[in-house]
Amino acid sequence: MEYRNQITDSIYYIGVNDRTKRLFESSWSLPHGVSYNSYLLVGEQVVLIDGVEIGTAEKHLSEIKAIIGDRPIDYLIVNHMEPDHSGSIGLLRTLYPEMKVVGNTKTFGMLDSYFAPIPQEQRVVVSEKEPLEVGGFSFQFIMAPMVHWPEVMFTYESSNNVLFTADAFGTFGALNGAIIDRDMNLDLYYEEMYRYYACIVGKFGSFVQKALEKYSSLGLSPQYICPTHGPVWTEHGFPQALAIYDQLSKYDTSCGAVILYGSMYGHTEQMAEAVAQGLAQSGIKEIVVHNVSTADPSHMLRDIFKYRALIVGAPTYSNDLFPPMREILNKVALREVKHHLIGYFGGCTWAGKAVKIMPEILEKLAFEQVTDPVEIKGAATPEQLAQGRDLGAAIAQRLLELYR
Ligand SMILES: Cc1cc2nc3c(=O)[nH]c(=O)nc-3n(C[C@H](O)[C@H](O)[C@H](O)COP(=O)(O)O)c2cc1C
Repeated sequence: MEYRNQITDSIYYIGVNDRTKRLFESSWSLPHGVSYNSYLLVGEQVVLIDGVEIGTAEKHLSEIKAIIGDRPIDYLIVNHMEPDHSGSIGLLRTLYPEMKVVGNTKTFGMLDSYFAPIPQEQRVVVSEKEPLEVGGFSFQFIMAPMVHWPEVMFTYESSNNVLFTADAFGTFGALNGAIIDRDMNLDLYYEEMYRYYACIVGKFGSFVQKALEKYSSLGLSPQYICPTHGPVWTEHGFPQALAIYDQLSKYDTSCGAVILYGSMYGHTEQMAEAVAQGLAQSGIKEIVVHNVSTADPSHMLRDIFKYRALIVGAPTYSNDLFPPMREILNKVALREVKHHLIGYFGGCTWAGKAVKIMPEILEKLAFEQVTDPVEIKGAATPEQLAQGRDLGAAIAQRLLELYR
C-alpha cells in the first residue's frame, strides 16, 4: 500500500526535500539539506497551502496527483512569496487553470511581478478581517509582515485546529522520514534553527516579536504548527522552537564570545589566540574563534546571534581593511544585530589602516566598546600579546558583570 504523510484526516504534508542545493539563497550552506514544506487540504474542495521551489516541482506535483487524482486544486493559499515556496505557482496555474489564488494585497502585488496576470475572478484577497470558508474549511489570516518578507501571513484552519506559519519556526535540515516533531530526534533541527534564524530572519527581530505577540494575543492553541521549512510542530517540540525564535528576535544572547579574525601570514591570528586566552583565563567557557577567510558565514552569524561579545581583528590590506573581514561585518550590519559587546585589534606593516577603519564600520552597529583596540606592526611583541590577553580579560570581566 502506498504511504502518504498525513497530519490530520484532511491535511497532507506534501513538502519536498532538497539535498542537492549547496547554498540556500545562493548564500547559506546546507550540510543537512532543506525541506520546502507544502500542505494539501482535501475536503469538499481541495486547498493547497504554499508551493515549492521550481526545481522540486515535479515531485510535488506527483504527490498532489497521488492524493487527489484528477480532482482539481480549487484554492492556493500563498502565505509567502519567496520563490522557494512560490516558484511553482506559474506551473500550478497552467495545470489547474481554474484554481483560485488566496493572498493579501501585498501578495498580489508580488504575484503580478513574477507571473502572468491572474484574472480578477480568480483572485481572493483576504485580510485579518476577512476570513474564508471554503470546502468545509474555515480559514483565518494573521498578517506577519517582515517575518521575512512584507506580504507574509499565517493561516489558521479552525476545523482542524492547525496553524500554517510560513517561514516562522522554520529551520534548515531535510526531513529524514518523519514529518512531525514527536517522531524524530529534534537536536539537529533546533541547532539548525539558530543558523536559519541568523541568516534568513535575523534582520527582522522586531517584526518577529510583533508576530509572536499577535499570535499569543489570539489565544490559539493549535494542535499542529506547520512552517514552510523543517518539522511540523506539536506541543512536544513547539515550546522550544518558540523559545528559540523569541530569544533570537529579542537579540538575547548567552555569556560567551566570538572572535573573528582575518590573517594572511599568521600575525593577526597570533593576536586572536592571545585574546582567546585572556577570555578563557578570566573564566569564559563559551569562546568560538573563526578565521573569516575559511569559516562558513552562516556559522559566524549563528554564533554572533548566540553570544554577547564580538571581537574582531584583521590586517591592513591595500590601505583598507582585509576584505573578508569587511564582508562579514557587512553581513552583521545588514542584520542589525543589537546589544553586543565589541573589542577589536588589527595589524599592518607600514601604515595601519585596519584599526582606523574598523571603528567607522563598528560605529554603525552601536555595540558597547569595552576597551581600547590593540594595534600591531609586523609580528606582535610579547607586550602586545599581553595587551591582547588584557583585551580578552576586559571583555570577560564585562560579560561576567552582565551574567552574574
Ligand atoms: C596584499 C597585501 C596588501 C597589504 N597592504 C598593506 C597596506 O596597505 N598597509 C600596510 O601597512 N600593510 C599592508 N600589508 C601588510 C599587512 O598588513 C601585514 O603583512 C600584516 O602583518 C599581515 O598580517 P597577517 O600576518 O595576519 O596576515 C599588506 C599585505 C598584503 C599581503
